[in-house]
Amino acid sequence: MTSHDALLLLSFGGPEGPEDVIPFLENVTRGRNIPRERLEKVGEHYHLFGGVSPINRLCRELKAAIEADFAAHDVDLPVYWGNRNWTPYLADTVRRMRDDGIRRAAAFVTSAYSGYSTNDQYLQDIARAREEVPGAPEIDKLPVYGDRPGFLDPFTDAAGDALGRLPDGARLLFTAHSVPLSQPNRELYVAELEDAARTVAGRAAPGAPWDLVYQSRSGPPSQPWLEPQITDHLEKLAGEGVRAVAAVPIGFVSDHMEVKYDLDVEAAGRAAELGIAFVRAATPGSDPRFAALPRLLMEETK
Ligand SMILES: CC1=C(CCC(=O)O)c2cc3nc(cc4[nH]c(cc5[nH]c(cc1n2)c(C)c5CCC(=O)O)c(CCC(=O)O)c4C)C(CCC(=O)O)=C3C
Ligand SMILES: [Fe+2]
Repeated sequence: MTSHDALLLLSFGGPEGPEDVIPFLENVTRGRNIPRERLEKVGEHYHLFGGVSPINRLCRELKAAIEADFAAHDVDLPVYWGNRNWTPYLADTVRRMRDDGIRRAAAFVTSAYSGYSTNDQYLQDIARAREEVPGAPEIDKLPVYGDRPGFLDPFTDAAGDALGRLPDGARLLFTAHSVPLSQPNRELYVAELEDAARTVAGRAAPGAPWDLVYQSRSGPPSQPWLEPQITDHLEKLAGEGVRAVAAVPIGFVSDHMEVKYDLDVEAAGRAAELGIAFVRAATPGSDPRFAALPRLLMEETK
């Protein structure tokens, strides 16, 4: 069915306790132009949650869901998990794969789109980890999947569910991580986000207005990033008389810190101040339809 002998789940990583927060942030921002104040602020977001990011638990759950999908479809391949910024570090996982005799793995990344942060940087992570490990297996990153039913169907259900909890006429706001305008392949990232949002909006609320907005900006103020920011956009909508918003985190695959803080605390808090009813739609997480994607993509890329 596939020429691959393993699946590698590749993710971002996150801290698992208060003492991890600063070293994690140093890993993420090494060599990047992030102001010190921004780092301190983001550290506080993690400390609000006991210094624990949900992302590693979510990866363990997704890995278990992928294993269940493999088992249900007679796919007898091991599933490994490695991160860019925290344990289990990708290079350690690649070393373990080599020691287990893996020759050629497919990599499923917890990021759905093209673009530097969402695709190219993960390719660099793979190349770097393989350089560190003599005799490393080949690793083929599976294609981006922001246009696939396994990703979009759970969001469509979630958007419908969120709208169902709000009064009629609520605005659908699709939200994604902002990136610097100068970032390579930013146009591809935006075009794929727009397509995904249009598809979900057309199914969950045919004919209704929707917007694509951005969150979690972190560079210096002098550097232009994708806009509008969700909080600014909520203000504009309030001025136009919009009283209810369903926020769909179309740029993310699970409820990690960008969702739990930047949306559920920050954007929800701003909406409350503005008198806007705010419901945040669920992410795919370990939905079985999403967990089937690695198998379906592997079947296509033999
Ligand atoms: C497009 C994109 C995604 C989506 C694709 C994907 O999922 O990969 C994403 C995901 C994530 N970003 C995450 C965390 C952070 N990102 C940062 C910084 C940055 N992100 C950027 C972009 C993205 N980021 C960029 C352009 C920067 C500036 C520095 C740089 O160019 O690298 C910083 C530094 C502090 C700050 O500035 O916020 C942190 C802590 C976590 C973990 C959350 C958790 O712990 O639960 C996740 C899933
Ligand atoms: Fe990020």
